[in-house]
Amino acid sequence: MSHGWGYGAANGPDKWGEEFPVANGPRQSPINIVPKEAQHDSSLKALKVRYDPSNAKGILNNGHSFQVDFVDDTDSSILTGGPVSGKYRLKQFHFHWGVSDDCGSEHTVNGVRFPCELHLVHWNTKYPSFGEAVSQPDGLAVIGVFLKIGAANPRLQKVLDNLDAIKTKGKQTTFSNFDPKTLLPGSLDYWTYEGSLTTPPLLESVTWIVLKEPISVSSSQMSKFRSLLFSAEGEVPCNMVNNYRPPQLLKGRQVRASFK
Ligand SMILES: CC[C@H](C)CCC(=O)Nc1ccc(S(N)(=O)=O)cc1
Ligand SMILES: [Zn+2]
Repeated sequence: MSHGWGYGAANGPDKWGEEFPVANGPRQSPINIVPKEAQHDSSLKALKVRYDPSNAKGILNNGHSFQVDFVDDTDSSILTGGPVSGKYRLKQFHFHWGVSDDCGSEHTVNGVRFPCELHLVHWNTKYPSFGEAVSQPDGLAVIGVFLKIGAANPRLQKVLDNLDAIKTKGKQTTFSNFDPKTLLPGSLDYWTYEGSLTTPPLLESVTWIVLKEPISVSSSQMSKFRSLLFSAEGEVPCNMVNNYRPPQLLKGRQVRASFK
């Protein structure tokens, strides 16, 4: 049985190119963001997100991270404006984190790693479905939000309270009435660049929108993330930590800033 991709020495990011050659493509993610080299683009619009809390459907341990899935059969939870044209529907959000507070984020800023990074995954409604959009160059828009150690985050806690029910790979539970907008920082200033999924199949279909302002998370809340397992029930337990891909080569891409 193929050992499947993961984050270990045998199946981690350095090995993904063997099964997914696009891993060495021209627009891979994440990247290191160097604010001084990001060009302010005054034509960039303000980011507009409108989420309907009733669209939250469930929370799942998918063996790589955990994700909160949304009903995406109408335009009730959408991203517009920012660097994108048209409407992008929210499909799911998930996180990446480290084994300790000094690592975990996928994007870095001047080489600085944050303990965690939130991804809100949206797909372009010019395509009939997420599955169709995911392979198109303008198919997806992902909002990345850094988490920085500080005060406990009560809005994040609403999500973390559900992790005991999805400890092992494949477990899921219902999760309703949650507005992901409550996880966004006060400022929606962002950097944007053309990139990819940061896990296999690493498809180069993502317009990345990385917010400059982090949200807070406490160290004990970070321990909650690390209580999850990559492994399924009955398997040798393997802690879900370090589920992040390191920064990839920019290969001539421009990073634009929505702010001065
Ligand atoms: C059609 C199936 C699809 C290829 C696989 C399911 C999927 O959604 N993958 C995914 C989503 C987001 C990211 S990230 N970390 O935000 O770049 C990485 C991987
Ligand atoms: Zn992600």
